[in-house]
Amino acid sequence: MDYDRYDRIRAVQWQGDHLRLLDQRVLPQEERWIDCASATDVTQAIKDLAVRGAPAIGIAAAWGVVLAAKQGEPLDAALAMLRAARPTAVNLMWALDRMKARIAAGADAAALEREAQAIQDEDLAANRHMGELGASLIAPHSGVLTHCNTGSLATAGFGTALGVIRAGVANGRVERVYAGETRPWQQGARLTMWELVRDGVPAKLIADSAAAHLMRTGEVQWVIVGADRIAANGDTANKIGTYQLAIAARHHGVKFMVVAPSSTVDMATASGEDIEIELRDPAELLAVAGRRTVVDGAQAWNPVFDVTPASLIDAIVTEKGVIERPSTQAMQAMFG
Ligand SMILES: CSC[C@H](O)[C@@H](O)C(=O)COP(=O)(O)O
Repeated sequence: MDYDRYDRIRAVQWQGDHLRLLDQRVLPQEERWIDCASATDVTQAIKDLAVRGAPAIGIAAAWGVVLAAKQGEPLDAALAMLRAARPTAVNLMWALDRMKARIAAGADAAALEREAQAIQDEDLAANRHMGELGASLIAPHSGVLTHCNTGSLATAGFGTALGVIRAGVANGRVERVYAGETRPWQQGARLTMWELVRDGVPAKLIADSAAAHLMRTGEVQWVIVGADRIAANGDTANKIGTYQLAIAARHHGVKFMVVAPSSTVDMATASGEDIEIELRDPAELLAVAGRRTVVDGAQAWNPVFDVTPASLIDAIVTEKGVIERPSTQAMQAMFG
């Protein structure tokens, strides 16, 4: 596959003594880079969503540990601070546990740098492999709907669900691409559309509330999404709105695919019931682009993830392989 055409964005860049992040809060209006010089800077960037997407925040956190090591900061404190930055995406904890194991084994700053680079490189390789695995499930001339942003911005590069879509477009299986806006933070409208337009992939944005109607038209055969945490029974936490897409997909006979690296699989969490769902500031709902749109005095509830039960998922694609109709047994066989 011609990866170069579809794989040009690197949003997390290690510079030897600091971490450069493409600031996702201001895309697509502005391509602004921010420099993180410490673990505290990286923690703040994760909390503020300057860097976001489950694999990308794990990678950024690993580099945060490297910065702490280079500056002689207490590493336990840096690990704890980074771990608390966001609760739902398990890639964050997974990457920090990997760094912690290297620290426990006596790694110095140079060895930690190599570990962070390995985490980043492995994610890119996983995405490319998942792209091919996922695309092979899609029949030629299909239409797909995706949610949130799961592309190069959310990962080391290429993307998870968006990687499957890129591979599917490249090999001619995917003919129509739709992206939901993903209210309230607009990852689909602001970020996924930016990536697809840069790639020259003809894609259409839809309002989140247009999804069931789109499925009814017969234009899409697959909903393809990423994941922030996949429990041991296959229940999957992903961006808020994913669950209702899965329900609508089942009703319309549209297939539902989850694409994530194995670093998103959390075999220590038995089911979706046990996944902590991040609640963010209601202000994200009460304003659009920083401008208040709701009457003063109104309140809001802003959970930013939901859990799709395994029973609504047709395929979970990781770099280790594909699980169709996920179950605890199938998950255990692949990840146990
Ligand atoms: C490949 S990232 C995993 C998810 O699918 C992702 O899109 C997502 O939900 C990220 O949430 P975010 O709140 O933007 O960090």
